[in-house]
Amino acid sequence: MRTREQLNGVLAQGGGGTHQNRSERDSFAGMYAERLARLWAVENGLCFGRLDLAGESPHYIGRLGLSDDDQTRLLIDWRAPVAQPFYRATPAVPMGVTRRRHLQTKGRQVVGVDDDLLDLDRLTEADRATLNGEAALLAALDAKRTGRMRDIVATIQAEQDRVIRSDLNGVLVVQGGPGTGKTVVALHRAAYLLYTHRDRLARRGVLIVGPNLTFLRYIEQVLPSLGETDVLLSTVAEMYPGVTVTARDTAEAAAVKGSLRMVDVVARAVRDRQRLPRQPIDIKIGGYTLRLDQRTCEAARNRAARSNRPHNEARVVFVRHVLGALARQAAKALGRGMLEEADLDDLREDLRTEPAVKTALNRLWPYVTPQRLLIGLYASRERMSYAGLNAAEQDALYREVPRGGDHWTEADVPLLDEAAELLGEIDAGVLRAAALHAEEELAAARRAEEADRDSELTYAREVLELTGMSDIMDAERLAARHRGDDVHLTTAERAAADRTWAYGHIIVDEAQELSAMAWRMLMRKIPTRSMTIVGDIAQTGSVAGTASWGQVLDPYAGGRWREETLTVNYRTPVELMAVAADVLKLVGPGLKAPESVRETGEPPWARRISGPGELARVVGEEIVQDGRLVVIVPVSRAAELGRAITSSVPGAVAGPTAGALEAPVLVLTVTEAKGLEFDGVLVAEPGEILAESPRGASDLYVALTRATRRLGVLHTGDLPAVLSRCENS
Ligand SMILES: Nc1ncnc2c1ncn2[C@@H]1O[C@H](COP(=O)(O)OP(=O)(O)OP(=O)(O)O)[C@@H](O)[C@H]1O
Repeated sequence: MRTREQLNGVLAQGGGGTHQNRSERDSFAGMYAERLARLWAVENGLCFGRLDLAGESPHYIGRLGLSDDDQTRLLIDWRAPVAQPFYRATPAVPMGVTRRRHLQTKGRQVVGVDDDLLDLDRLTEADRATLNGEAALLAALDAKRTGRMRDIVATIQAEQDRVIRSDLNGVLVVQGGPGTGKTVVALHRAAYLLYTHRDRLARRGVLIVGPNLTFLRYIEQVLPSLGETDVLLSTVAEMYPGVTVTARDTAEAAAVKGSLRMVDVVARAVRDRQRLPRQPIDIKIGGYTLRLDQRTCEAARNRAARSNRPHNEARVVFVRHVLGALARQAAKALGRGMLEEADLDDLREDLRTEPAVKTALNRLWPYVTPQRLLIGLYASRERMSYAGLNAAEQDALYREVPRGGDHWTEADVPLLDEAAELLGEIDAGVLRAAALHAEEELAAARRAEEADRDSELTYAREVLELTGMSDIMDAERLAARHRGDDVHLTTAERAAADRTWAYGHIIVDEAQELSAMAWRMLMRKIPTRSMTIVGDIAQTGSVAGTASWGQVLDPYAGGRWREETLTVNYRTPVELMAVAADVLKLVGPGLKAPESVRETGEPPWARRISGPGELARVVGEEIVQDGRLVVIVPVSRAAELGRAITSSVPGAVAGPTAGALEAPVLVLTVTEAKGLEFDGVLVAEPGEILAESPRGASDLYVALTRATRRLGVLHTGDLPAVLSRCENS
């Protein structure tokens, strides 16, 4: 109420006043509106706990802190240090707590109470061994899934709380099996860190990296309910401003592009654009000829290299040297050997605008955008070979110069970023001129109706894209921001548009999937190395992903990273986990499945089916009342099985489309289902999932661990032996 009044008061001041008044008013309005949004978001279950402490009045714990008009604390934010015993106190180490009470509320009414007595004198042995708020936890875990992740502030467990409140500095790795709460804990950690280190983090923002868009949609509502808005959720694919990923790499291409060898390859591809001419270049100007020989070019190139600037920014050095040499030649040709410096400068400027000189310079040291560099590299075996790629790698990467825009893949993004580092910025004036030129070409091509119109159009489009119209857009927006014109953008929005943004903290979820090149890109965005990395090396599906945290982190953090392990599975019931644990042995003999906390009494089952028609029938029968069902299918069968199911099961959706999370039945591949959970899971053709990737066993393990209740396996061929624990049905 008070916040709403404050907001209304600020808005009622109207639109007048000085510029400063206006911007102050806008920022107050923004602040109150944000607070109001937070208050609305936490309305549900606002207060969920009470701590009784020896000799003190009780503390009430809630989703955020509240005081009354006299500044008396009514509710303590769950992230505040005094709330910590709510999550950590045990009968053995009670932290001054005599009783912990979990409150279940509906709207503003208390509908249930669950007490843990921590007062040692009043406890039995059995009491001492209990979980933190067992009844409240089990009630939360039994709830039907809605398609969106919920926050767990009321039932955070002690091992999770240690991760959430771990120190901001350095790299923290959270390794844990499926369902151990890695994602939900990472989100609570983001909220905790922003609360505890507000000043440092709100300015630079927190970046959360997830595996795909469906996953980001699945988790995005958790953060506002935790009271946080300064967080940017992103996938690796979205991290190069101006580039939209629409294409998919083959496994071979993704493996090559993800490997750290590409650092060298990209560097050589840039050097390839600084080649010396094989023959001297003769430049005819007016009645005389100037000659640009290899020695001059080599000297110019060495100077540019010594400047230590990236390619596009070093071009001025190269150009200046070449123009100087040409100007001296021209002076000689004009019979004026002893020119003053100033006259030489004039001559140099004249030469700069000569078309023949421009052409020569563009050949020797062209402006190159990252996009153009990669397109040119993939389209030429000669260039790929110069850059150090062998024949098989060239086969994997080869791609003609694309005609339309649909060609960038996720694995290209870290390479574009790498190239951008080595190429540097193109002068904004040059870009603008190039874009204008490209537009003229495009218009000319449109006018021309001759036979090769198509190729001209393609060329012009290419120039448009390659000269980076999008880069110009970004350059201007960025400049505006540096001038301070863009006060309304949030930290997250500013960070998203700026490739070189350095974040205050980065959280990576499903981190096992990232390639070495993606790690390199991320590390550039976090020079302080303040990171939380959560994942499970047993679930790695990507061929460019990792099987060891040390391998990923040692190059960037030396030995200075710490690891916490989560050991309890809150999602998958014991019955289903037994099957998954058999598959885990195939992934790696030393790997250990997490301990499940629930039993459902429903055994997993397997059924032989005749084909897609029967699969669709079974899916129809398995629909969970008010719950959600997923059918996990092999990639190679996704289209066919998706069609069979959506055409006969009402409400079924195939693929990770925008509305997918609301659908009662969803058909997904393992990659698409990663990180998500459902009440019921049907795995179709497990044998094919096992066989279709070198990481097939990990994929099947991921598929089997998505369910909170029911699991069925449907197969046309033989059931893989590893699933023999499933009951025939
Ligand atoms: N302390 C808790 N209280 C209530 N629910 C919890 C708790 N911890 C985890 N959960 C629930 O358990 C489920 C699994 O959590 P989460 O998705 O974060 O696991 P994960 O480790 O990321 O799994 P995966 O590796 O399979 O993606 C979620 O529904 C989450 O809300």
